[in-house]
Amino acid sequence: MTQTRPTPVISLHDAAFGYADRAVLTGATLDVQQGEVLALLGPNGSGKSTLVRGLLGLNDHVGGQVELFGTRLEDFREHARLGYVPQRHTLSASVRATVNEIVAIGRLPHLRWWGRPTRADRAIIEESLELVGLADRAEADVSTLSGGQQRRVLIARALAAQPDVLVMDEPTAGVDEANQRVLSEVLARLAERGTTMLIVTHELEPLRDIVSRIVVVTSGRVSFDGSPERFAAERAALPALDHGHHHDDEPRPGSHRPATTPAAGPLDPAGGHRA
Ligand SMILES: Nc1ncnc2c1ncn2[C@@H]1O[C@H](COP(=O)(O)OP(=O)(O)OP(=O)(O)O)[C@@H](O)[C@H]1O
Repeated sequence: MTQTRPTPVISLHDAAFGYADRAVLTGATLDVQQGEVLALLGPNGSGKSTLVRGLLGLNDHVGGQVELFGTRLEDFREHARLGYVPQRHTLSASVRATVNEIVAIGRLPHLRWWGRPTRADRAIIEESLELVGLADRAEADVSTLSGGQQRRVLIARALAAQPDVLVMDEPTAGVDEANQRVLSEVLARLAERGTTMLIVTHELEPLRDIVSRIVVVTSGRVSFDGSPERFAAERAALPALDHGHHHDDEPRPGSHRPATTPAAGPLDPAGGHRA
């Protein structure tokens, strides 16, 4: 049966990403359609960040084909269509800026050269803050916010650019449980609005109601790509998700690492995904 599918938002065919001439992630083939919410799982150092950062042009595309919105990555210029919330990033205490000012930065790609936000720009900034539940903190100095709240400011900053895809690297890592819950709600709201999301995460549990597809990267290869239900059913047969090498700033295997248990909590196929 032939079926016309819309142009994928992201299309990889045997793609490789890395640093200079060193390929870290290889042989990746996957299409992401508009509205999909992908969780990218895998052990530390397996290449998840390299994959998403490669899509954003932040490291090198070293092989295969990559297209964004039907345009070859090398020819792609509409960078504002991909919003990015980087990994382990909070706003530096040395920056004196209000929440509003930080979120307004996200609007820059859309401003004219003289750079004054219009009423419409200001409305978008306000709406972005509302979406992350920080409208009442718009005038607060960002350095007075908690790490989890700062993460939400960064999500709002990405949203202010009105991207077609939101790429987030470990949005819920290292924040306390209450903030994690709020972040999950924010992401659920975005999913409801049909925002396409690529979420690198070790924590599937907070995202279980919004993720529509799971991609596992192991040792630089895509080792699983399927629905959360299939992931739950096949998980036992998949390569271990928690035995990668660790970055220097992370606890060694075997040490207590509560906030980043890989893919914590199996998704029970009968147990209420999208309950
Ligand atoms: N800037 C860089 N230059 C060279 N190599 C890098 C760079 N950043 C990451 N790497 C290497 O690429 C490999 C994959 O790292 P990557 O950050 O993509 O893994 P990850 O799956 O996102 O891990 P984590 O879950 O720990 O964030 C690692 O071997 C890492 O050392």
